[in-house]
Amino acid sequence: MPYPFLKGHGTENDFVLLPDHDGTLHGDLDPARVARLCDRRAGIGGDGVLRVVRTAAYAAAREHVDPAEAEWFMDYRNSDGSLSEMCGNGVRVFARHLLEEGLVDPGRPIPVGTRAGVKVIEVEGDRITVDMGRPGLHGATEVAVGATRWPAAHVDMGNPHAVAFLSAGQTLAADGPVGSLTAEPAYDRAVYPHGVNVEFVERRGPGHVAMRVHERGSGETRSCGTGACAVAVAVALADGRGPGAAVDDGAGGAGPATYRVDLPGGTLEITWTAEDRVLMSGPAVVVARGTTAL
Ligand SMILES: N[C@@H](CCC[C@H](N)C(=O)O)C(=O)O
Repeated sequence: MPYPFLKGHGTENDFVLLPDHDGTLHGDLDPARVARLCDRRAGIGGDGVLRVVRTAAYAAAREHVDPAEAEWFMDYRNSDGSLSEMCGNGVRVFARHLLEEGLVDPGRPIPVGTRAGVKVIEVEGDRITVDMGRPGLHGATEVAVGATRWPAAHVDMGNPHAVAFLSAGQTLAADGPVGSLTAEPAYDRAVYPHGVNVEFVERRGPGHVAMRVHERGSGETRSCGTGACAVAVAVALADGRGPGAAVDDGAGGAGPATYRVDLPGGTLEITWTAEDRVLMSGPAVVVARGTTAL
């Protein structure tokens, strides 16, 4: 039976949205169905699916979020059908959708439930800012593409990340050591038993980096919000910045560390605040709607 869908993206990280407010329509949202929806030739196409469901109506959501704190829950799936705790670009698209459909009060912060807890979102015109919460800092690890290995920082943004810094002279170009990223980079499976999102970072200047990402469950995408946050945190640590560092903000205290992060699909601005919270700002749009029987 045909049911409604929408299509949206945040810096070209694209998603199929499935409105299922009372949790009745998509009880059987199994991995094969998600993969069919995300198929770019035989389906609608997307890096993932965002099911739009009331927290109160979805038992699995209530394991993570109190319905009194967030009316709406982002039930996120990667394009291979696997679950993830969090999606930074997805949650901006989700908020844009809630606003456009009149499902939340305009002009007020929007709380959205996720498997990584409640994220609070503020919308100002084209710009959507998400309080992504505190990063988890888990030390050093290593990743590899073919025979090239890099030390990497293990950062958790609700979901797992390995942030690898390119060496001087290396670039993100597909003919460089990172290559086409069609295959999953090698990583330490003891460190990441549930898989990992791997980011490669090139410095562009003070407060400015570029990255590419291979996402767990979706392959290389044109942007990853949680990945950009993990990158900014890892770069800030490498720069001796961040909430623990004695960075002079001009007022004699530790100031926020703000980074411009360029991705193949656009630019995100990430701030790690003195209060140890990561704020992500960037655009998000809904571009199509229709019905599907997939
Ligand atoms: N693209 C997302 C992250 C989606 C989830 C990720 N692939 C995972 O499995 O953790 C983002 O914008 O954060």
